[in-house]
Amino acid sequence: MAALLEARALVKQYPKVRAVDGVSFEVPAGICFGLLGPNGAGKSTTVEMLEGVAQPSAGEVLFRGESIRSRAARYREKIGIQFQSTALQDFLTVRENLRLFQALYPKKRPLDELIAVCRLEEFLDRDSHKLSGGQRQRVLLAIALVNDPEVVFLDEPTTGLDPQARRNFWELVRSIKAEGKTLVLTTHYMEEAYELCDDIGIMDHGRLIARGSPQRLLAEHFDDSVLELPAADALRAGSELPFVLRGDWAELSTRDIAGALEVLRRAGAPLGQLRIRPRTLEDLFLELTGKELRA
Ligand SMILES: Nc1ncnc2c1ncn2[C@@H]1O[C@H](COP(=O)(O)OP(=O)(O)OP(=O)(O)O)[C@@H](O)[C@H]1O
Repeated sequence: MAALLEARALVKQYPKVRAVDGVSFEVPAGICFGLLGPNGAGKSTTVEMLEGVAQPSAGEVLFRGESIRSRAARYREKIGIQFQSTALQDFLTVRENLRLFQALYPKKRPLDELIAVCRLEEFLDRDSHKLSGGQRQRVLLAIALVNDPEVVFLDEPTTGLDPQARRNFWELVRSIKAEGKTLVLTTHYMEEAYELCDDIGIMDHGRLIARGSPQRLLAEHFDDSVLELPAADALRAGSELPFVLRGDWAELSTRDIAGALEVLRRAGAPLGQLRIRPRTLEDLFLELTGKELRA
């Protein structure tokens, strides 16, 4: 069966920059696909081409096997885009904003359903400019769902939210996925990608450099764990262990945790604050791109 959405050899050439340089991937129906990459990697440009908002210089986007260019109006009915906050009319209430956006589409999801799915009950009659960051994101998500789309695009939906609001938003995304919708997400938070995405693509310099489920990518690239100690404590082991400094902490990647612990014990290093963690998408990102994600 054809993928629901397919990027086929997408290129976007600006006068001085090749923002996207031959990107191909498929997004099967019902999954959450995450696009990750450092600043300027070409994620937004790729997503804009997937949304039909930007035209590719070469290549094409297919929805259910057909070019979206030839059926642009129909495609717009099938997708929902979580706009940035500027899309909200500040002096309208949440309910009025939803009605305003609903009026733009022939097919509408009932307002009561939207309110329940996005948990908007508490602040439905509040002016939009009086919402907290987390509430605002929930309203923007509801607006992306007004036409009951098959594909929902979320561009860095939790940037700037506190950890609790971020987790609440993740719950919402999970419930929307459980309804069978397909999600395309960009994020700077690796934990978010790990929590929500069935499949991720990592971009750098306009190209897709890795693709797969977070778990598979980690298993493919790493067979070790990371031991972390405060830098001063790690120094006690001298140069015997190849610790790498990360701020006030030192990290050691090793397949032999027991051996490393033995060296530290013999050196008399304090182990009270020792942490051992599995490899994460942050590590993978650093290994593949040479960059910290939140540089
Ligand atoms: N309209 C434009 N005109 C010229 N260059 C552009 C335009 N839009 C983006 N670019 C350039 O294309 C490259 C990719 O940009 P893009 O916004 O797609 O990256 P990104 O991965 O989304 O980055 P970020 O995480 O910072 O949003 C960058 O070098 C950017 O400066």
